Amino acid sequence: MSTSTATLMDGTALARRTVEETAARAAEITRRTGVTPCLATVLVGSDPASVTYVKMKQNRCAKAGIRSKHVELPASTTTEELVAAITALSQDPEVHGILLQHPVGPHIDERAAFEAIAPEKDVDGVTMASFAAMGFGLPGFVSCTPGGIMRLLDAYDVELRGKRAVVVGRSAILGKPAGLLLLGRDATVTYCHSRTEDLSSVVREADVLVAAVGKPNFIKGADIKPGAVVVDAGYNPGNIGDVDFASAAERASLITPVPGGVGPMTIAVLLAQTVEGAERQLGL
Ligand SMILES: Nc1nc2c(c(=O)[nH]1)N[C@@H](CN(C=O)c1ccc(C(=O)N[C@@H](CCC(=O)O)C(=O)O)cc1)CN2
Repeated sequence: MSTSTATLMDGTALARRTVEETAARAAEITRRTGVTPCLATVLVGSDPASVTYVKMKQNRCAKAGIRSKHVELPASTTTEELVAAITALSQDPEVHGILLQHPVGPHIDERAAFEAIAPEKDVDGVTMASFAAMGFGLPGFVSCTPGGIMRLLDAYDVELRGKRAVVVGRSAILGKPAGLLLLGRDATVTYCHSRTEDLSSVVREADVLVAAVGKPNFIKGADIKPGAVVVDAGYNPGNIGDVDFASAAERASLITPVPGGVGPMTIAVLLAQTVEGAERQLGL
């Protein structure tokens, strides 16, 4: 029998409030300028999960009064063709934010494609310029999932200063930036990855654990420090997180569910940053 003592960090509710605030800001932009903020979504191929995520983003945009412009390219698209399509969006004055759905096919140089996004339109926080700004603690757009994680931690008053934060995963759009944002808030950050020796012993030291490894139920409750804050950023097929929720919830003080935790915040941050980008580009 499960004896869960943890409080849930409700990403669905926080995302709803964030999207409502974003919708009010978008309406104000339209009222003052006659311009509707616009997010361009770029999808290469037809991976079912990516198709779903892009549709979710477009639906949320519609709810928030953000126009979406969709560019759909075949799986056979070359790096050069993708870079050309993104460059055109970067130069389009009607587009305020650009999202290239990750992952693209293995034959494409994804970094080159991301770098074709104009920094002022990088509302997904994926360019080197955005990453550098985040690393230096300068204003700019943050990678959306890590940005959503920070908003969740703040909404639940999680103290980060001086705490031991462990990030399991080192991807460019999730693990690495999550660690930098935690470091920027004075946490003592350790990254773990596939080559980490004795992962369990490192995870057991975490006051704040961010699981971003992409392996279903990879982290078990036995490795959670009693009272830890557990953030599950896993988005594995079937909506299964990286953390074994039932056993982890018995030891954590706060925990994000999957679904309903970090995922909804990813899109909420994307929308908020799109409106912020529109405000800046329109000189508001
Ligand atoms: N360019 C990007 N690509 C990808 C990103 C990203 O931030 N930028 N993140 C992930 C996938 N992702 C958005 O693209 C994403 C994943 C999950 C969710 C989400 O809300 N999940 C829900 C469940 C969804 C469902 O019911 O099917 C949840 O966790 O509650 C949103 C966005 C990879 N690619």
